[in-house]
Amino acid sequence: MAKPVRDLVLGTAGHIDHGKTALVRALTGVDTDRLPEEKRRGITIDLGFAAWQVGPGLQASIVDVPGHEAFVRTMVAGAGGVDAVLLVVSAEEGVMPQTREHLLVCRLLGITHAVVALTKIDRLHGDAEAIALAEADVRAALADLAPALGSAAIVPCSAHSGAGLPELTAAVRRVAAQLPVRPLRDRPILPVDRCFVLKGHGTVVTGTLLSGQLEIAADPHFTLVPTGPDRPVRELRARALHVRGAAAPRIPAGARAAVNLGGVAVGELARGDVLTRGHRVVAGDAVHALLEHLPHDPRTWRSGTSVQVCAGTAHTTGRLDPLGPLAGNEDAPKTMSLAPGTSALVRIRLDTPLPTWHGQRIVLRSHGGDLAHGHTCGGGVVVDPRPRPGRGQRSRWLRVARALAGAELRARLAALLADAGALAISRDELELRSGAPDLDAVLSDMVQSSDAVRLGDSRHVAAAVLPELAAAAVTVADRFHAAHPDRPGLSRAALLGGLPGRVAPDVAAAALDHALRRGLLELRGDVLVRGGTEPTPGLSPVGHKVLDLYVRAGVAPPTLKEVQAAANLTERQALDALTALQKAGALVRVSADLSLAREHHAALVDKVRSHLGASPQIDVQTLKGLTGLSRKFVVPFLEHLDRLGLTRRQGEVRVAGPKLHAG
Ligand SMILES: Nc1nc2c(ncn2[C@@H]2O[C@H](COP(=O)(O)OP(=O)(O)OP(=O)(O)O)[C@@H](O)[C@H]2O)c(=O)[nH]1
Repeated sequence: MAKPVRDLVLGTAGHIDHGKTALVRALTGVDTDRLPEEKRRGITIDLGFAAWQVGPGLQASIVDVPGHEAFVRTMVAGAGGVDAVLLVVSAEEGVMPQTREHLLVCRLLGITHAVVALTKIDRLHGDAEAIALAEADVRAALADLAPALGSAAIVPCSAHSGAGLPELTAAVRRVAAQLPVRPLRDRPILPVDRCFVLKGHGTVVTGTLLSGQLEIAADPHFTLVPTGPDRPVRELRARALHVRGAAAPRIPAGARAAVNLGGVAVGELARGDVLTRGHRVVAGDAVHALLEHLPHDPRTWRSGTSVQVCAGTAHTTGRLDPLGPLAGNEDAPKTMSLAPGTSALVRIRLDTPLPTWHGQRIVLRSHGGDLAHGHTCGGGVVVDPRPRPGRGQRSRWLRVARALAGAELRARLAALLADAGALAISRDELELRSGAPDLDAVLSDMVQSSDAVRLGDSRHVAAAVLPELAAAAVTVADRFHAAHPDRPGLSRAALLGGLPGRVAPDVAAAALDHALRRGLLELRGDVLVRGGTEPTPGLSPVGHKVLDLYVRAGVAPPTLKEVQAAANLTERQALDALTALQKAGALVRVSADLSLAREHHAALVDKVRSHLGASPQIDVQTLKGLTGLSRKFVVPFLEHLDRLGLTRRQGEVRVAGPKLHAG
């Protein structure tokens, strides 16, 4: 059996005229400067492509990028998605401005593998000292500008004499052996870098497949997410796939792919569009990203700072709005500035829609209104490709962006569910904003553990929303009974119409069901009435109000001071109200500082019970993850369970107590 061929996408980088195109020609025999203007001016303007058989079992696709400063955007389009970079530096000139800028772009794109070709050594006529000096210059620039590439091999060579080319090839092979495997299970994401008509075939688009795999045997349909204004998302049918110039049934992530599309004219497509499947990519007008503001940039970023945004193979202009630091719990400040050398979560309002996705690397350039002449000033990773629209939501945006920047999928989903609140959220939206197409198992687990409730149509709502809305529905019913003692009850429409805020119809229905099942409301004939199983009979209005606070707060109950403030009580009155609620059984006292509404307490006990049913023990960390209880409450809660006989302490962990499975 033939050995599988490994694909490597290699992007060139380097200052203008340092010899990128000549080196690619020397290595591959391909002249990547194919445009007449490129030939005439002797410079690279657009991306060039060349296949290179590096040796047995290793095939590289080289993306040759322009070195001229006016084409850095094109460089970003070429470098996004490459496995490794071939940095070309003239030994004669050493590190120059675009060498530096390209290194910064590599850093922002998260490129971690490189080989440096210290080329044109024939011009130095064997001057070893000069070569060593140039090498030291490159090494210093790598360490300063792109530390992840700090230990890259630097190979002296010449495209003209051929000296050093075998060593360069060997260095590329070593890099190829170290590359991580691309995620095949993700959706396919193919940012288009060329569209053209191939005689006899029709429309073809090409690009570097960033993730997933392309296959058309089972399903030839793809979604085209467009760049630019007034262009709709389209479903397109692929006729054939090509890789390395030959038809292929399947193309894995990391390869340079060509897709032959049916039913679409080349004029309807553009560089920057993205071919994908599922719900991974969206063309939005705002994204939230974790951005690094490069230390070398002279400006401070403020709300309204204008930048050029290069993302995938597309670019547009946009305005920054720094939201707050990644770490921490505090709210977003009203305005925030971001000094060079710092990082933060930033909202970017895009002037025209750009295909973006969770985890996408972006590069920002500053421009004084002149898009060709700017400089790379920062970049980072998209964490939320479709933040909730609206105004005055900075703290909310920040909270969600912080969670979405985290590695744990469950926490990302929980944040999105909480953010959606009573509007609930679809599975597809969860996939898009969490960046996880394979979220279904985790989502099911959240439903199982009563953190989320599944509605119809693959929509989900945070479980905490339902008791809150049920409590609000009870208030609506109470008010109705007080105002209309003569009427038997109120209609479903009247009750749902009285719920506060915006509530999706399926969530309202689920909340009503929640209230009915708990006896908080009853259906008598065709009207709804306040339930006969009054959960806490004889409560004073103040008692109701305080209980309401605890019901709404879930597992993060208010402090005594917060109870006082919210219900306008003295400390004595608040303590009396709590004692009355505990006596009535509506609140369960866990410790001096912690009481929980009865239903939340019961839900927590249920979780512990089902956990200890499936595994022999539970510790502080597990309980915290399982319940969402804050650190300060976890230990008192466990001690409370010990007292109830539901758990028993054994060193650092708890095991089932004598009463755990009793009731
Ligand atoms: N002596 C010598 N000249 C070289 C070598 N490599 C490239 N050159 C010359 O340097 C000039 C620029 O080379 P290119 O390959 O076009 O440079 P480039 O980096 O691709 O330029 P852009 O793509 O426009 O940024 C040409 O005149 C080449 O012939 C080399 O190894 N030795």
